[in-house]
Amino acid sequence: MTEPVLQVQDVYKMIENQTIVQSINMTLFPGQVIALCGGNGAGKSTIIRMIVGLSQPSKGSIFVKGIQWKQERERYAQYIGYMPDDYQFGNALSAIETLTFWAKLRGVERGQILETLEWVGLEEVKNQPVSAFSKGMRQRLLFAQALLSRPPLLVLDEPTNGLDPYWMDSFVRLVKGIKEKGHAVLFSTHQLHVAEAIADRVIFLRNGKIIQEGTIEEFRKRYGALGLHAAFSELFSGQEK
Ligand SMILES: Nc1ncnc2c1ncn2[C@@H]1O[C@H](COP(=O)(O)OP(=O)(O)OP(=O)(O)O)[C@@H](O)[C@H]1O
Repeated sequence: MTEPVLQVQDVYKMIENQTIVQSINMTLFPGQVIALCGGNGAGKSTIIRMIVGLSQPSKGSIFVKGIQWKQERERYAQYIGYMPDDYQFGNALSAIETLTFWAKLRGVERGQILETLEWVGLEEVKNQPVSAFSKGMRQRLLFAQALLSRPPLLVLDEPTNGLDPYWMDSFVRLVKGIKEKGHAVLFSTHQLHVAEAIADRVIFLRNGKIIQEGTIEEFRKRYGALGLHAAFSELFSGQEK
């Protein structure tokens, strides 16, 4: 049987006596894509930060390819490509210099840097300083950074934030290609049409809890043809989004 890439088992995060997320369970297999959806403050980034090892669960366990962060930090980190929702680039560097820096840290060869720049459409501007980049271009560079080492697990925090419709479609195509190659992807989004286009499973969170989850097909059966949009309207009606 195929081993899961990611297992999140009954995870809680408490900060200063406040429960931020609770009872989170999820399993992600190679070639699978999971979307985390929910309104602002639902707990998406908190879960993501625990999965990538930037913070530790107060309770419960997280395994990436069968190991926990506290067991083998370096190997754990090598399994993950992480795109944070906010990152300040060193502005003086060009796109290619930025990726070369990360590539050295991860032992990635130059050919792969150029291929990645091409994938995210930054090939032609690779020598321009990142300070001259738009928000969407920075997002694509951040995505490129996560893809660089072709890790088995990609964890992307709001990856399409700031992308125009053209790059949103390119992102969808790229993730489909990555998935076909057997990489697993977990991403958070407010854009339900992106989740609908690429996710095998969608998890809706509210106040740090999973309130509904399933495949796109299951959401269509439960909520009708409008699927996730109808689910969102129903689950969050009267709530702050
Ligand atoms: N270090 C912290 N100390 C106190 N509260 C925190 C901390 N980190 C997160 N929170 C709170 O936990 C909740 C979940 O935050 P989180 O950033 O995970 O939500 P999110 O779903 O990613 O939201 P958004 O879609 O707005 O990015 C929020 O109410 C937030 O204020």
